[in-house]
Amino acid sequence: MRPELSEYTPIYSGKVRELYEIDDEHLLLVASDRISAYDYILDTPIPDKGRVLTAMSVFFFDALGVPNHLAGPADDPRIPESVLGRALVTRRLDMVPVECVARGYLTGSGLKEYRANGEVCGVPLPEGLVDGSRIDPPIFTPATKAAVGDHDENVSFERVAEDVGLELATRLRELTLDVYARGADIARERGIILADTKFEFGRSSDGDLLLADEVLTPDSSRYWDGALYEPGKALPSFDKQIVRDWLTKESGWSTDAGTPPPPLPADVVERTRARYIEAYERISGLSFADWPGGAA
Ligand SMILES: CCOC(=O)Cn1cc(-c2ncnc(N)c2C#N)cn1
Repeated sequence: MRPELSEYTPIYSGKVRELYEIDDEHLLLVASDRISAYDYILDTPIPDKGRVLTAMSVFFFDALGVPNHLAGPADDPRIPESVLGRALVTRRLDMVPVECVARGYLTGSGLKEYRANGEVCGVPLPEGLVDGSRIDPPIFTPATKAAVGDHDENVSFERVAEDVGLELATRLRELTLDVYARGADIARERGIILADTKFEFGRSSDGDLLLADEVLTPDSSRYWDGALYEPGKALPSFDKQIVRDWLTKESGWSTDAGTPPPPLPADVVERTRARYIEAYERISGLSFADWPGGAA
């Protein structure tokens, strides 16, 4: 008999995920079906998005073999039926307050910084790069975690070293770049580009530095279709472009409307759901039908 979610104490609520306390040593990390676009949480959920992204994290935690915060399997008996498949039991860690970002391609806030001063987070880059240019080797571009709804602030490695000490900052950079490179290689072999990603790390009670949070999901990374990649062309998001295109080209809404986006039509929801499942099945080589939870 599984416990009810109401038996656990909620301790953190993000845009699309929640964190609950199971006991002194364990948390429940829950991924919702909510989707964000243009800094709005949309009214319409994407069925199974939470389960697909949880399955992706578990695949990468297993594939990368990096010490991490998972404390049980996807069907752990401590997971309530109502969130089965989109929740994971994790060890409670002392989180390192750094958003550990790795970039293998130049876009987003990194591109904006580069265009302003030829570098990203204090890392100088070659001249002549454009939106979507490969950054080889990938770079560590950390950020400080913003309040829910705000954008994280990009900071330099030196600032991270001031905040957490040079030894830990160096380990965070090494781990971030190593895990990103290996995860991006796995995805690229299957035709998906992980342009950049954000990791979070925490310390266990016995002092080990563990990979935490979600790992290499479309919510923590930019997923691009490798078949469409060419530098200099604004690269569509593998998972969110269908929603973005409908909102800005068909719905009558616009990003400067000053109003929240309208609800999504059923076909946009279903096509987006299919994109998440396609990304998971291509990267993992597994069938999403075998993942726990879902329609009873
Ligand atoms: C709602 C999802 O959580 C976050 O966005 C960031 N966050 C993570 C923690 C955390 N805290 C202790 N131990 C952990 N294992 C974790 C994890 N993961 C807190 N906030």
